[in-house]
Amino acid sequence: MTPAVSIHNLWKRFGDHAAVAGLTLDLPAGSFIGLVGPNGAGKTTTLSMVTGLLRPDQGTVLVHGADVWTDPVGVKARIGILPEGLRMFERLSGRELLQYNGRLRGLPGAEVDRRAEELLTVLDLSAAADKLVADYSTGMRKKIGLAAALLHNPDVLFLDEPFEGVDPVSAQTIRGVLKRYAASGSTVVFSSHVMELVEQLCDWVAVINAGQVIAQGTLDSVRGDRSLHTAFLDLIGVREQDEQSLDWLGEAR
Ligand SMILES: Nc1ncnc2c1ncn2[C@@H]1O[C@H](COP(=O)(O)OP(=O)(O)OP(=O)(O)O)[C@@H](O)[C@H]1O
Repeated sequence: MTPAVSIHNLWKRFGDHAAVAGLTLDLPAGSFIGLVGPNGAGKTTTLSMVTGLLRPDQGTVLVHGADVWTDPVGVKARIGILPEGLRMFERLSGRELLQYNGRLRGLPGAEVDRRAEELLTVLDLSAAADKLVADYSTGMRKKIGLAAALLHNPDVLFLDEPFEGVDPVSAQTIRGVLKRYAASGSTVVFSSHVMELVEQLCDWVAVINAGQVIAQGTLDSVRGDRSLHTAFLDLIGVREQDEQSLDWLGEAR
């Protein structure tokens, strides 16, 4: 079976530092995939290169067999992205943003309107549909970003920290939409620090550390008989804190 995403020997250096250092990974199609790793592991840099937002120094990325850098238009038609930082057209309303995205994707106007209204309803954004995106809260921004990423019904959806700064109610809504999307046989790839969430949602996991993959496979094969949280700490090798350090903290002033 062709993997949904095939990453081979990917490299990105910033000055002397290799943020991504020969990363190789095949992501199975039709899976709900979690990318986990400590701060600075290279998850965002990897996702940026995989989605065509950042040019790699070296390596190849194929999405359903098409090369991200030699066939960018073909690949971008098949993927949806919710990037970190969420740069959006702030002076458009949520509804206008979806309409604009849909037209850019080449969808007929009536179809864009139909899909946009459905997404606004399901993501609980109907009441805010005519408000400017600039005035949206963090959770609302994630939800409108997700709607924009799903509008053209992509084969693979990439999400960088989709639940960061999102309240439990919005998180539940986002989870429901992602589960429904994944149940249709599409592929979801998302990065997160929240192991419990990855355990709940994902059937396949890759652990990234220092720009490389240190574990990958089904959720059960990566965590074994431990929780994913414990497996993650074991894999990363958490450093014990020096007893002497911070000895002033909490002392009588
Ligand atoms: N534009 C940049 N210029 C210089 N260094 C960068 C740049 N982008 C990322 N880095 C560095 O590359 C490394 C990987 O960063 P990246 O954001 O990919 O990690 P991450 O796994 O997404 O981290 P986090 O979980 O904290 O979001 C870090 O050391 C970071 O400082």
